Amino acid sequence: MGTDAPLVSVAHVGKVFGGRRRSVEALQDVDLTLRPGALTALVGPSGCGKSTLLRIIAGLERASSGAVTIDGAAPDVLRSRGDISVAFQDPNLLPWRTVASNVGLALKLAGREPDPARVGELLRTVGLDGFEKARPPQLSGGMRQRVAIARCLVTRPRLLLLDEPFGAVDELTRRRLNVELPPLWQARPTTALLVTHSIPEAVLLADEIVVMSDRPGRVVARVPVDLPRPRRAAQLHSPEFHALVDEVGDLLGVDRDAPASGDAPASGGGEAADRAAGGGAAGGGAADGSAADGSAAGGSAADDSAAAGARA
Ligand SMILES: Nc1ncnc2c1ncn2[C@@H]1O[C@H](COP(=O)(O)OP(=O)(O)OP(=O)(O)O)[C@@H](O)[C@H]1O
Repeated sequence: MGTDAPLVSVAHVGKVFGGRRRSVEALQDVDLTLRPGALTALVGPSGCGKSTLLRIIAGLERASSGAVTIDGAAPDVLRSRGDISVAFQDPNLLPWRTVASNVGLALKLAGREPDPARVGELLRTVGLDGFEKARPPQLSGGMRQRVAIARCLVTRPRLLLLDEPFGAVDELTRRRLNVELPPLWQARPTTALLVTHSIPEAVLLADEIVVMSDRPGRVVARVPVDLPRPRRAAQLHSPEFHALVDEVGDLLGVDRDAPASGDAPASGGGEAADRAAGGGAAGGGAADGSAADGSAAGGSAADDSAAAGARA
């Protein structure tokens, strides 16, 4: 495969949930390609099928029509080898395992050799030096999310699928993660798809932004983001940044004068852009992942696999 060939091809994908009496058409004729080494952000109105599309690409959900191929193969093939990592808003860590063991488990489930050095290096990089032996309930929400990101990266996946991974962390942490984490996957170019409700976050992180329509979700625009890397929080204030935020906001029909709320963050930069990039426009969900952690307490190796299987 040449370097310009897409790693992921989504061709004419449709998805209908439910039966004949009550059905929801979530996706309709979606075409999408993900360029190797690029981060593509997926934005669109609430309920337009972003998470469904990500789950189909991950092989966690079946398309009703059309096909997804990753490097020419079905998604499950790559996922079983640990070549696809998925991060959700809920970090979904196993509370009975240490931080290091949560990260190392991803290697085991992918059939790889244990690699404590790599686990330690990743934990240092995500700022969790000294917390290797801590357990998830002892960590803050942002720290847990960083463990989840380290767990995603430990297998050196070829494809990283991120579904609002910063959606449940506080504003300051979100902004820090937005700036500090991308170099981790850019150090070894990884193809990534990020679902986000925040237009500024999409502009800050992505090489390209894919805009989806209302349900049934279709791709209505692709916006290249040519801002230089590495990107810094200071770029949130540049005219180029604001122009892109406005362009994507216009495509989504966001009213520039409306305050940031719900799923459609206000564009136009300045304080509103800062707030949105910091998480102000994120979707709902458990604020700290404690529900998932707590409910799984007292688990076993079998629970480990089940929980990790459910995770990705
Ligand atoms: N398992 C399911 N069974 C039935 N309907 C579903 C299922 N999963 C998703 N849907 C429906 O499919 C549509 C798309 O949902 P999806 O979660 O993919 O949207 P989204 O764009 O990610 O939403 P949001 O931005 O609010 O997170 C919604 O109408 C949702 O109710």
